[in-house]
Amino acid sequence: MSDIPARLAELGASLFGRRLTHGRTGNISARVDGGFLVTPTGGSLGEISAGHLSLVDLAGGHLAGPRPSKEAFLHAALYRARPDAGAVVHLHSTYSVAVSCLDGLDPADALPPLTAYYVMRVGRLPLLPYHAPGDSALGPLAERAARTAHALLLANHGPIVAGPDLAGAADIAEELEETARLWLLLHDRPTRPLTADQAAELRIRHRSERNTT
Ligand SMILES: O=C(CO)COP(=O)(O)O
Ligand SMILES: [Zn+2]
Repeated sequence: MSDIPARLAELGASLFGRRLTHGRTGNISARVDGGFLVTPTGGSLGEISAGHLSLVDLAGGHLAGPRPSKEAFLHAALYRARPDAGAVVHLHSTYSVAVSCLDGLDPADALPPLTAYYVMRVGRLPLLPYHAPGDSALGPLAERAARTAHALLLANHGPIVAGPDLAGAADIAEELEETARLWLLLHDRPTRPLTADQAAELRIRHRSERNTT
């Protein structure tokens, strides 16, 4: 628990070092007593300082530390919607952002179930309509969508995902990024995603695996 700030800084450096976000984009948070610790606004995920994080409550109120990420209200919405979520990751990962800019996506589920790992890690991916970064009007939409999906795609912006802990949330964001990349690689070829039955079987298998570990 007490090493959460260090893990948050380590994860930011890892994601940034692998170009899963760039410049001063993206934000990460982890649930703690009284709310969550989140990266401050305007910084690089490659240079998070464990001693320089913002504490925010579940209503999105700033409690302590530097000015929080402008997306702290979105992190709060995901924690409220998902009481089991221990961490939230928002990235501007290139291929996921590319998909978020495509026309004609299904807003209920933006990517097809291409692989078993995509179904097990990401599942359904609602697409939320475009809002400017930091626009709190997105909060209620994100909170509603996050009740039934732990990964959301913000149109013309990027993914935000909730996971059991920092490593789990990163795992989901990485699986989403690789699947977005596959989807774009395959765009001009006839593609056979998993069938509804195959996807359903994986969900059952994955749920029972989680319950026994
Ligand atoms: O990705 C970002 C906005 O969507 C980065 O904003 P912050 O620096 O405020 O976290
Ligand atoms: Zn962003």
